[in-house]
Amino acid sequence: MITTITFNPSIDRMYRVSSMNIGEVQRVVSAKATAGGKGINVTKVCKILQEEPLAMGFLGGYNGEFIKEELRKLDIKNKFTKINQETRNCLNIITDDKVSTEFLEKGPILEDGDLEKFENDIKEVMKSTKILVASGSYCQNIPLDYYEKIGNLCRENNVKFILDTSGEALKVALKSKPYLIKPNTDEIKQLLNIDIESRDEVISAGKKLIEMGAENVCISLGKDGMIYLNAEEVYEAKVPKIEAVNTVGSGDSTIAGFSVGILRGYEIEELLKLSNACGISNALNIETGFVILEEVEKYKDLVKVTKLS
Ligand SMILES: Nc1ncnc2c1ncn2[C@@H]1O[C@H](COP(=O)(O)OP(=O)(O)OP(=O)(O)O)[C@@H](O)[C@H]1O
Ligand SMILES: O=P(O)(O)OC[C@@]1(O)O[C@H](CO)[C@@H](O)[C@@H]1O
Repeated sequence: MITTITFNPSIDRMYRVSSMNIGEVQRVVSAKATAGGKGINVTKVCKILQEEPLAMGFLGGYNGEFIKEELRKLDIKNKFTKINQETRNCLNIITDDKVSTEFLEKGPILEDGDLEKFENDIKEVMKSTKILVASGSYCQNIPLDYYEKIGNLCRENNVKFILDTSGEALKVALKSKPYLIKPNTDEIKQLLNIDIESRDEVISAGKKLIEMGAENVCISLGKDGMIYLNAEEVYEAKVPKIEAVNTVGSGDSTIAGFSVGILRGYEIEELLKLSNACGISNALNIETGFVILEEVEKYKDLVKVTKLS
């Protein structure tokens, strides 16, 4: 089974406006609220890919109830730890020229006992988990090394750990040798404090992350596809040109593609085709963390995978 952890879920609120004029009244053309946060997006896409994932993390207040209800409608299994503070909102404003501007709240503060409750549940769930995906920011006052702790738990239980987070939390977690990480170039620049201009620089940065502990690294490059590498091999995936409408959640959809492909035992080429096709399908749809199965099938054949070394 694929289990996902979202420590900081959100109601993702999307506003479509014709243009963004700071300091002026804006009339919203259409609005949509969905259950979000990176790990929840991964879960939704795994479900569309016809797996039966389990979603875990923290939920609280009215927003937490909303997310539970959305997951119920999608028939997604979940085992969230209930907390007292309100789950956050994240706002994505999309203008007619398809430019996204995101406002991400910090999220709730945990109280005594919340982490312990979560820990008891995750230990129980490990027994039936093959792949554990942990994605996104921490909500407030989670210890910086908590992803490392989850990574170690995965190792002890022979569970493949896929981690999609950034900054210091990622740096520390590399010590637990995650099976796969998926930074984008901005996240790598920030993490390694370097500039990246060329493909060779992307590959060198990926190699550095392997030296720091990751087993496999996928560096997602938006419309330029991705570079995927481990200690032995380097691959490039090129994607076709598309009319993207909302790329928020494409990274999460990519992770869903990886999780499902790894669970099904796909070879690297097929794995990269599936994960990129999921990112593409998400970008073609206005909803965040959403893909269409037929679209994924179509784009899988249009992704070009090359072994570079
Ligand atoms: N404009 C685009 N055209 C084609 N494919 C895209 C586009 N944007 C994203 N993708 C696909 O989705 C994958 C992930 O996208 P991206 O690199 O933007 O992830 P990300 O930065 O982690 O996104 P987010 O954090 O918003 O979920 C890419 O590797 C690619 O396969
Ligand atoms: O604050 P985080 O956890 O880093 O990111 C949160 C978020 O931007 O990520 C998803 C898109 O990837 C959205 O569902 C959500 O709003």
